[in-house]
Amino acid sequence: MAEVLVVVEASQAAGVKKVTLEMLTIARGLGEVSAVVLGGEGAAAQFAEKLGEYGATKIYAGEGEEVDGYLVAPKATAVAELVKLVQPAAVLIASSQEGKEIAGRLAVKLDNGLLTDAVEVAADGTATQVVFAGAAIVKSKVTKGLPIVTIRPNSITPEPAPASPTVEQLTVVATDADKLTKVVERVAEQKGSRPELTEASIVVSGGRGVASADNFKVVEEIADLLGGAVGASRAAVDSGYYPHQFQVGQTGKTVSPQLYLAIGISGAIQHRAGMQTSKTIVAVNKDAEAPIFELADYGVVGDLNKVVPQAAEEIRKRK
Ligand SMILES: Cc1cc2nc3c(=O)[nH]c(=O)nc-3n(C[C@H](O)[C@H](O)[C@H](O)COP(=O)(O)OP(=O)(O)OC[C@H]3O[C@@H](n4cnc5c(N)ncnc54)[C@H](O)[C@@H]3O)c2cc1C
Repeated sequence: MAEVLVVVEASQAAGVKKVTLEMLTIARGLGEVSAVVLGGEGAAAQFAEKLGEYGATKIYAGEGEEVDGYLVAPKATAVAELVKLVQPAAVLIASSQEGKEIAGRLAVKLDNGLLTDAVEVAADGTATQVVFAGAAIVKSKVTKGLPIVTIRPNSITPEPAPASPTVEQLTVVATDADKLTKVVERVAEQKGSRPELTEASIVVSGGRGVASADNFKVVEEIADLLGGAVGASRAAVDSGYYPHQFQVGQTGKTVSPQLYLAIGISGAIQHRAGMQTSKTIVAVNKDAEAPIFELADYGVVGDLNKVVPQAAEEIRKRK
């Protein structure tokens, strides 16, 4: 069986990301799964157990300072060299900012087709893409080369399939073109204690109904009590209530948590596109006709400024 390369998305702090486990699950339907770890010394060893748990039978360890950073070009070069070497049946990459850049560069380097934002890939390489905010489903195939496909996070439920992967070291050599840019300064973003939005099993999102940046503390409070991440609708983001990186929806992040709380969100189709696969959806809205109630498993019609603090108080009592 031909190999399928899965370019691992992981970080030292957070470990292997959920989207990687999704890609490993999809890859098992396409061939023999090989995970490609690009990072600093010891990265492959750090992630090997998790990658094996989800079916990687081989790990290519591309380790070194060239690929241990924010520059994407050397990572694309490393994957391109590996593709030439092993001639895989397909390459799966996360539909993240970095993943899409690696995929784009890889496709150009190999003069190959590229499919982005897939939610499924069939054994023959046909990718399923959900477009127009979920209103249409498109099936596509590359017409040149092998399927290089980026997978949208939270597309499927990852399923374990334990394997004991062998580790093969890759020699990573950055080309002159890869060295045309360099990182001159790194400023680490202040990270709170909340889980990452696309990885969280509980997400509490606020919409325009929250009414101000200051009032988002109502949303944050209940998220913290539940150990969840905070999200926001585009209207809330555009109004300056919450930063853009927390936007959920068609032009924001896709989430698929066990529990999604939509607070003061009307439920526009573009918002639904980013959260409709959540297991349980709870909505709080003062308008009983709000479209979010068509989707919600549980709904509370009421003023969020009363309902949410009361719910928070109940949760606090039961803790
Ligand atoms: C191309 C395109 C892409 C888009 N991408 C996205 C996207 O990624 N994500 C996204 O979210 N949107 C997106 N949108 C915007 C989308 O169409 C909606 O405008 C947006 O989702 C509305 O956000 P909202 O529900 O917070 O605001 P509104 O639609 O204004 O709804 C606010 C809700 O809060 C309720 N409310 C008000 N006050 C209270 C209160 N005190 N207590 C309880 N409820 C209250 C109201 O009844 C109302 O239902 C996109 C639009 C376009 C055209």
